Amino acid sequence: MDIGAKVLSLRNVTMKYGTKTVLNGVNLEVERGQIIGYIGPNGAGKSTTVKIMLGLIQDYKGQVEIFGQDIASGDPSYKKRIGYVPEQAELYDNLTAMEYLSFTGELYGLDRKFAEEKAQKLMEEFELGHVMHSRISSFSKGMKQKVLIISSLLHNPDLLFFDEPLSGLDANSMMVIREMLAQLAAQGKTIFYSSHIMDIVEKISNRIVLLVNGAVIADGSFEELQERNEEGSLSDIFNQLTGFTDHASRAERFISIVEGGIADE
Ligand SMILES: Nc1ncnc2c1ncn2[C@@H]1O[C@H](COP(=O)(O)OP(=O)(O)OP(=O)(O)O)[C@@H](O)[C@H]1O
Repeated sequence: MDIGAKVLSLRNVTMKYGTKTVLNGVNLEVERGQIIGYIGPNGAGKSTTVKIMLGLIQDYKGQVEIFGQDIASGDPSYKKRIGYVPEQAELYDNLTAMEYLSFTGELYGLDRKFAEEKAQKLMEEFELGHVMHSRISSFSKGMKQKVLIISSLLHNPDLLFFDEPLSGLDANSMMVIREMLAQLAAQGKTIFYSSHIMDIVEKISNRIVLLVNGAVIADGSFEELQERNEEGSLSDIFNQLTGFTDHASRAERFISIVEGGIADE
């Protein structure tokens, strides 16, 4: 696959829950080697888009192609080339980290021994070597997050979906992951990165896609968004494009209620 080859294509994707339209005609073309910062307010439809691409939601309208294949065609083989770090993971807490990783490795078609050796090396790199045979239930949030990241990469996928992948990680581990994502992209992997931590998205992504109310309202590099919006940081641009200007008065109201201001109503 060439650098610049199309990895992902969403055409007019629409999704409704009952009468509520959650995605309203999303169009997106993603090329190999891109790191897409996929951002938007709570409830904008980011996770829904990712779940559609993973094949977890099927009753959408429009067309989704991954690696040139329409995912509605019924052939799930594209999933073997995908890695996923969900926002809220159901880790099998009663398994040890090694059991979990060899299990997920086998699900992706890896030989068990190969999966175990690779998992061991990756856990050692992440300073989890000493706990690899401990149950996940005893792990801290950051340690669990590291297990998830390893599990998403074990089968060397070409396309990665990372949903708040750094939550709970300490500053040093964050730097390792950031650098790792940059190197993976340079090797031609494509990364779809969803997060609310704007300064990391700003640094990590080479393209930013902003979803509001189920529609893409901005799409470009950080520098392009800056030029168009005359704002400084991605966080400022986000506030401006989502029309959010009243954070101070909201905070004030919140505090006055905390302090017993309800009687003023
Ligand atoms: N299974 C469901 N049934 C009904 N509504 C749903 C369902 N899943 C999601 N929604 C609604 O779809 C909308 C988009 O949700 P989604 O999880 O995609 O948002 P998001 O952009 O990922 O938000 P966040 O940043 O908070 O994670 C929300 O209004 C949510 O309530």
